[in-house]
Amino acid sequence: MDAGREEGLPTPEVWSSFVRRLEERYGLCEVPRSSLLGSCRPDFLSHALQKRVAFLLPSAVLGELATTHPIVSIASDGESPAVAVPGAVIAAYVGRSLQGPSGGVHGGAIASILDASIGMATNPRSDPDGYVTAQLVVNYRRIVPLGSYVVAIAYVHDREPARRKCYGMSRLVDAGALARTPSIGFSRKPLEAARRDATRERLYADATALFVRQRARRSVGDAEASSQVLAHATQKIRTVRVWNWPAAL
Ligand SMILES: CCCCCCCC/C=C\CCCCCCCC(=O)SCCNC(=O)CCNC(=O)[C@H](O)C(C)(C)COP(=O)(O)OP(=O)(O)OC[C@H]1O[C@@H](n2cnc3c(N)ncnc32)[C@H](O)[C@@H]1OP(=O)(O)O
Repeated sequence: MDAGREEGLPTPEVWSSFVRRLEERYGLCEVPRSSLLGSCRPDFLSHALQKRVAFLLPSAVLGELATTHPIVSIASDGESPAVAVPGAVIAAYVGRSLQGPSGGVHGGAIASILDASIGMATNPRSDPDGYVTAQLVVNYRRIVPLGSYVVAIAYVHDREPARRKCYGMSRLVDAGALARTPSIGFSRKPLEAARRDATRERLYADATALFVRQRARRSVGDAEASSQVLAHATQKIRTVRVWNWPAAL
């Protein structure tokens, strides 16, 4: 079946207005598909998720990259305090092609979204010599109904650079209400609203991960430049303590 014709798949217009709401709510910017970030690697999640997937990073990170790589566009998030901005968010529409044995969304697809979101928070510039997943622990809390809008909100909570380690976490929550809301209404303090609303969001799954920086570094100029950008960009992501993280973790 042509994935694009799946019944109920959001139209591009509905999808893009959903993404704009997420940007405003979490103080992030979508990584443009045509940008350096997006074109560096095969966009495997987009294919798996029928193109209804968005990758969002803090605007401070994208701003930094835009200075060195002007093809990345920026949309400022204005007054949002950087410390409250998640390291990365992946938004996705999960349709029938991702059905698992439970009748809901396949656990592997869920793990993939969570993994990629923590990977982006850890490693905001797609870099083949950067941090890779060494361990991923996923807790599946509820079946994700097919045809849901979901967001994975990822944070880095600890870095041990000397040991090449970085620890992160992500929560996969229902974003259906946000997708359906006609107007946002919290433009003044979007992050406050996000924090408050998080207590009401339906939690589908959460994950913790250890990312380890690969030993081998390329010595060509390109790799050197990209690791400088990475170093700069990651400085911009502050290590945050997560609000409303499940007590069990
Ligand atoms: C997506 C579209 C994007 C669109 C554009 C938007 C922008 C996006 C920007 C960016 C997105 C990025 C998104 C990526 C997300 C996905 C990432 C993946 O799925 S990666 C593939 C799966 N992972 C592998 O294939 C790793 C395979 N494993 C390895 O390569 C090695 O095992 C490695 C590097 C993990 C470790 O090997 P060693 O030999 O280099 O390091 P040693 O010395 O063994 O370990 C270093 C420390 O880490 C601990 N460690 C290593 N592995 C561990 C483990 N499994 N569990 C616990 N600790 C472990 C060790 O105990 C050690 O710690 P002590 O120094 O002793 O404290």
